[in-house]
Amino acid sequence: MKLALHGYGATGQYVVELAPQSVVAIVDRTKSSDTIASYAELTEMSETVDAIIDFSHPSLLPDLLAYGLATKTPLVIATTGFSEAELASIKDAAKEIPIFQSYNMSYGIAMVQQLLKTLVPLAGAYDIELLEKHHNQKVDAPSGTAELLLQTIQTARDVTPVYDRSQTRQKRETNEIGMHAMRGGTIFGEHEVLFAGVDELIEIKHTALSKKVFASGAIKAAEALIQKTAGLYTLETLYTQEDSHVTH
Ligand SMILES: NC(=O)C1=CN([C@@H]2O[C@H](COP(=O)(O)OP(=O)(O)OC[C@H]3O[C@@H](n4cnc5c(N)ncnc54)[C@H](OP(=O)(O)O)[C@@H]3O)[C@@H](O)[C@H]2O)C=CC1
Ligand SMILES: O=C(O)C1=N[C@H](C(=O)O)C[C@H](O)C1
Repeated sequence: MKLALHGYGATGQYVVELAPQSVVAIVDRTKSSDTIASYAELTEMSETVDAIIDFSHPSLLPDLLAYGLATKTPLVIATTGFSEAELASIKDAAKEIPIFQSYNMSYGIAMVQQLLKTLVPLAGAYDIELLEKHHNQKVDAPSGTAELLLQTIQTARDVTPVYDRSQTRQKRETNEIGMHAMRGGTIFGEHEVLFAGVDELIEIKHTALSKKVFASGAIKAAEALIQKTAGLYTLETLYTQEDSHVTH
């Protein structure tokens, strides 16, 4: 498999580290000896790629989609913080090419989603809160994964997210869900869903122990995606049950 990497930052670098033979081109705005500066340069290279892995920035989405559509290249989009309009443009593009878009590349998060689908309908009497922690370089809050888990919870219960309680002078509503973001140090990514009941707590927590889990998840996703026809794939739809070993 021949890959292009878009975004040679803190996470993208691990894609190269884990799959040095597969990555044949790196597109990044900071041009170094390892990288090319634009998709125009990628087009000029004789190299064709089987898929592009994107760990960059939402502002670069138009370039990524334009290249993918023009060359019919499958896209693994890991970048977070997209607007509704940007997500709609990904959905549109997926009518023509295979796209895997997930705010978390770790299969562990797919397992958490399955747990939530079972637990939330059983937990009508519990207050739900969502807490995420990330490193001090992260630019978006709450994290994409927190939004993803919120959506999963909302498939089973009509909860309204509350992003800021700083000026609040009233009790929480039964069906609100507090979205809490903590930033500091080098935390790779923690997501916790708290079910608070009377005299008891249930905590479901996923902790990334390295950025490699995201990079390897993206590489595995590319391997699966290049077998697919056009469409928008998620952690829950890309893999079959038998494929779940892919993260090990
Ligand atoms: N889905 C998932 O599992 C994961 C998603 N992510 C997401 O991937 C993205 C990248 O994360 P991470 O590697 O930690 O971030 P970094 O900031 O370390 O890397 C971002 C890369 O994109 C480049 N870039 C190009 N244009 C811009 C721009 N306008 N603003 C900012 N960066 C730009 C940066 O270049 P330069 O070096 O010149 O700034 C850098 O190479 C984020 O959206 C993050 O949330 C991260 C981990 C896991
Ligand atoms: O920026 C990060 O680092 C991460 N971003 C993703 C997110 O916003 O959820 C995934 C992971 O938690 C790491």
